Amino acid sequence: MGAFLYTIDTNKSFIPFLFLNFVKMLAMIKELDKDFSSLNEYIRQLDPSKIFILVDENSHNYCLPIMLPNLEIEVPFEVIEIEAGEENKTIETATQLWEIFSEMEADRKSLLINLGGGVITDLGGFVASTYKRGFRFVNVPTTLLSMCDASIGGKTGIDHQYLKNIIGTFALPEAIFFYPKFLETLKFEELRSGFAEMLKHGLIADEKHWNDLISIEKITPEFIEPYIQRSMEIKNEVVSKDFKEQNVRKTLNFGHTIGHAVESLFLKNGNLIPHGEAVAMGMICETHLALLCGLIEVDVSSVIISKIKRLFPYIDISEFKNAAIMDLMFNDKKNEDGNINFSLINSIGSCLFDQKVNAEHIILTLDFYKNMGKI
Ligand SMILES: NC(=O)c1ccc[n+]([C@@H]2O[C@H](COP(=O)([O-])OP(=O)(O)OC[C@H]3O[C@@H](n4cnc5c(N)ncnc54)[C@H](O)[C@@H]3O)[C@@H](O)[C@H]2O)c1
Ligand SMILES: O=C(O)C(=O)C[C@@H](O)[C@H](O)[C@H](O)COP(=O)(O)O
Ligand SMILES: [Zn+2]
Repeated sequence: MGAFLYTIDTNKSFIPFLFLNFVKMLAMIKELDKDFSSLNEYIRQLDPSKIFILVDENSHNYCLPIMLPNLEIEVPFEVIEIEAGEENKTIETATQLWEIFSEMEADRKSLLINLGGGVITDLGGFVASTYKRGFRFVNVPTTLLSMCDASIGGKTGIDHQYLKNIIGTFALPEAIFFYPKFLETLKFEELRSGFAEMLKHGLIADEKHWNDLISIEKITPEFIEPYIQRSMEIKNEVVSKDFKEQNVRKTLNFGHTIGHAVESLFLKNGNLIPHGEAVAMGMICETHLALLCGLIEVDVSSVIISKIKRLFPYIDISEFKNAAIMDLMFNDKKNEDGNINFSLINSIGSCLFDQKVNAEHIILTLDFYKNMGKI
């Protein structure tokens, strides 16, 4: 696998978006040198007073030793490590980080480098965007999921009372640096989790991308790498049109209305599942829901469901009552006026948002998924 480093310079490229020129923004995705010289150059331009590098135990072990020897930092820097895992994307960890910033005298000219998966980029973005009302941060994603999805688009946040990302900000990183070589140490389950978000990108926006992805021989960094950039582009394009999720950005949440509810229940009972597995399960359910709503034909839903089923493990949700799953859906951030708003595909490569669905169809969908486990 080649060692490429890509960057999306969101800060510079975001201004054109305000004038709806997202094509220009896409041109900012470029291939960089493997010696991290572009990151060094970027940091020099930002001229920070102090640098913090946020890692979890795994990005510390596997990724920091690759990045650190290449960094040419002339200002004081601190590495801050947190425990790995979604259960640490909490207000308690955020508080500890704010306290560390305070002890280390972080100021508005400081820079946080988030080196890790989606937990690190979500949490790091959140603490940086709130401390002293915000200082700058750069994302260096180290999982497939964070490369293709979490590091892009400026949604930051933490979970609270087991509700996913319920507290957070919209805050763009100064830049995002992609280094696919980091994927070589990732566990298969984590790679597959990121693959779910890539499939989502195909389903909502690009039939060819979906077809390419479902045709790969196996889920390995080598086979996935050619398609990473397309997923990054889709995410970037959608966010460019609707940063604050007033309309089309809601399509990026396909699979998440049910997926997040189920992920929350597992978070609560301490039996965590990877985010992408919850999204894969959510996409099966929400595809079935689209069928029940008459948005897609049965042949389309069957193809999608069978492909996702083949690639992802079945999530046993039999212990969760439908009412408990639905209750959690009422916390979904896409909801308005007490209604659950779904994002539902109306063909492969196209997605509608703000879809109101009758409660009976949601129950039928959850039963459909529960029954799948009995076959
Ligand atoms: N902000 C967004 O737009 C957005 C989008 C999608 C998902 N998310 C969030 O992202 C999170 C999921 O992200 P994730 O799947 O990256 O989870 P994660 O950050 O927990 O990483 C998964 C596991 O991989 C380990 N890891 C990270 N890099 C590694 C490497 N190079 N080699 C070996 N191990 C490594 C981590 O320590 C962790 O154990 C969820 O909290 C989800 O809600 C946010
Ligand atoms: O960027 C977005 O917008 C997304 O919906 C991407 C999702 O994959 C991601 O899981 C996101 O964090 C979900 O956002 P939320 O607002 O439902 O918490
Ligand atoms: Zn997601």
